[in-house]
Amino acid sequence: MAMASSSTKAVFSSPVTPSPSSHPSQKPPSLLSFLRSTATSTPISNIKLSHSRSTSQVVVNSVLKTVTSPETSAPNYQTQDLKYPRPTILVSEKLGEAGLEVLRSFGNVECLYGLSPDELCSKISSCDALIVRSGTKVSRQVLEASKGRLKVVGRAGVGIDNVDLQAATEFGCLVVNAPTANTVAAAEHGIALLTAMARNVAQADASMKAGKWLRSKYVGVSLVGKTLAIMGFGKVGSEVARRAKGLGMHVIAHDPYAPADRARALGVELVPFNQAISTADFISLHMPLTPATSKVFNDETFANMKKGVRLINVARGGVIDEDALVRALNSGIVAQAALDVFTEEPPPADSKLVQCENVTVTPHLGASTKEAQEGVAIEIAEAVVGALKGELSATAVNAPMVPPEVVSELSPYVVLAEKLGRLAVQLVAGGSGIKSVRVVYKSARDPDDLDTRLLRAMVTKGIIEPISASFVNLVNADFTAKQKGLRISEERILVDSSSEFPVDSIQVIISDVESKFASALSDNNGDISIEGKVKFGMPHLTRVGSFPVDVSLEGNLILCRQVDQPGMIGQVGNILGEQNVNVSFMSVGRTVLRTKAIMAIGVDEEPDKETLEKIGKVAAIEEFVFLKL
Ligand SMILES: NC(=O)C1=CN([C@@H]2O[C@H](COP(=O)(O)OP(=O)(O)OC[C@H]3O[C@@H](n4cnc5c(N)ncnc54)[C@H](O)[C@@H]3O)[C@@H](O)[C@H]2O)C=CC1
Ligand SMILES: O=C(O)C(=O)COP(=O)(O)O
Repeated sequence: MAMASSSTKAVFSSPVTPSPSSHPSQKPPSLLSFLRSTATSTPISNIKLSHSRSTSQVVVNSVLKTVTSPETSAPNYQTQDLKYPRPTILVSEKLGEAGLEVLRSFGNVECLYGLSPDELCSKISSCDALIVRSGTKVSRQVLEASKGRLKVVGRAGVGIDNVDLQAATEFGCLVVNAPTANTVAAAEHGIALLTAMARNVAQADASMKAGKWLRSKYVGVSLVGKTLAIMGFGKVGSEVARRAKGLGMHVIAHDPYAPADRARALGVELVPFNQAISTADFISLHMPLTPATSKVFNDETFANMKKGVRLINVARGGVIDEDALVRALNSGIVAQAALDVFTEEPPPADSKLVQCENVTVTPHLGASTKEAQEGVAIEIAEAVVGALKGELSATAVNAPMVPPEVVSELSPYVVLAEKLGRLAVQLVAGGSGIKSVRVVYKSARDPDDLDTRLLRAMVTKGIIEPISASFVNLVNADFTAKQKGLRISEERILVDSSSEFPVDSIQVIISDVESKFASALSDNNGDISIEGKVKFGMPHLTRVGSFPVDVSLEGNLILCRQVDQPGMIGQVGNILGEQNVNVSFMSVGRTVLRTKAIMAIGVDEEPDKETLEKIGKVAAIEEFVFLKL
């Protein structure tokens, strides 16, 4: 077969001609479609999404399975199992009614409060989402026990220290929280504890109820003019600062990550840790519990505090070494403490800390106002429903928060990225031993205007899923790659084309492997290299090794390298036709006229072994490979 130029030429047209208007404004695949398992056999979640090519719409279906039907453009999910027509959402702690209403409008809601860890583990495999507050431990065991069905954990509040984020990420389970609705409640509780402690309100109340009248015992301290150190100048810390300023306190703060201008705007000075704790009369804790903040208040740090300091904790009990606090209270370094949170909740009945006369305690009530609980319930219910529907979550804790407009414009490229990954890995001889993958994006966009995390995740998914039992999604892509010793690096090449589209082309390069299709190796260094573009909203393969091709990535693909001579298309087309294998697309690319060419043939059906052998026996065909998309 000879062609007029060295460029590629589509010689068979696709049975469905994509409309130019479909590019690039297809309805975006949802976040869940990026999050979703696409393992080919086991349905993971009962709500998944399909993309109908005819309407280019995201459709919420029940359990779906990846198939490679030519009827739809990828990602291509069809209803697999209608066993779970609505998702099951387990609510394991008390949640406001308004939030429950939102959940009930979308799924089957089961409110089971006070489950033991074992009960939770046995229940969880029938749940798609779990909503918790601070009292439920979402441990690795819980995630394991879900057997892949649990897709979203919603934390109805801020602190996610009760959720094993690492395990959730490994299992590809999205974690969302409700970070704003209880801020004011927590700040108000902090102020309530501060003022109550300073004036011995709780102790005086208890003594009166015991029939005493102890006016001189409960002389308090004034707040005005005193220095308050806010440890953790985030949402709650800032609100406490604002209120404390209103009480006439001098407020300083320590927070390694807080922007100085936010502090300045509130008239708060940001200071180093030691300065904060050594100069403050009152210290109020508002940092999250993390490995870095665990027991950060200990014997050593108490020793650096001003003698007679007063401590308020509405953050997390674990940031304090509670035994050290008891010692500091006994020695008088800490004059008083007011605590809403404890390392163990509820604390043991014989807790020395709780029993201390100069300690005021509340049972984790920071978020417990009617208003906050209503707000948190709605905030988390909407986040969970949104995640189950596949919408982007603005409060995702363990996945990149990608703005909807970015998802929208990247959607066809996301499909392309996964297909290229799938193709590239199938070109590796033996399909394994891959250590290093480079993804090269050609784009006219400034690097700051192109968020490639979704694309990288989908290339990773495309590479890993065909060769392992893992399922990969946006949550666990980087983790899974790392775990498999696969290094995915990215490169950007600025091209002089229209910046209207985010990406001009995506190239996937697998280094240091043998290929079962030698022509896929690039000329210069022998790496497997394929490149694709989005054309009219559809993913196209545009280069294999050093051969330009142009084939729509749908169905299955046969790549042949042959002597570039007339009649090749007819011969192969006939062989396929005899077996009733429908060709959807064909393209020939060559490097040197009448020498070597690559023929890329898109086929709707999977040809049987004999048909493929017949193709291999065509005299001019030097090598060929059959690839599933
Ligand atoms: N008692 C209760 O019922 C409630 C407790 N909380 C807890 O309060 C804490 C803060 O909540 P938000 O202000 O909403 O969170 P946030 O994320 O807005 O603020 C936390 C701040 O702590 C800072 N931080 C992180 N590491 C730090 C360190 N080593 N030293 C100092 N600062 C550090 C962060 O930079 C951030 O600015 C969380 O632990 C949360 O769980 C929140 C609401 C209710
Ligand atoms: O939002 C938080 O971090 C809280 O600590 C509130 O906890 P809760 O939801 O009341 O168990």
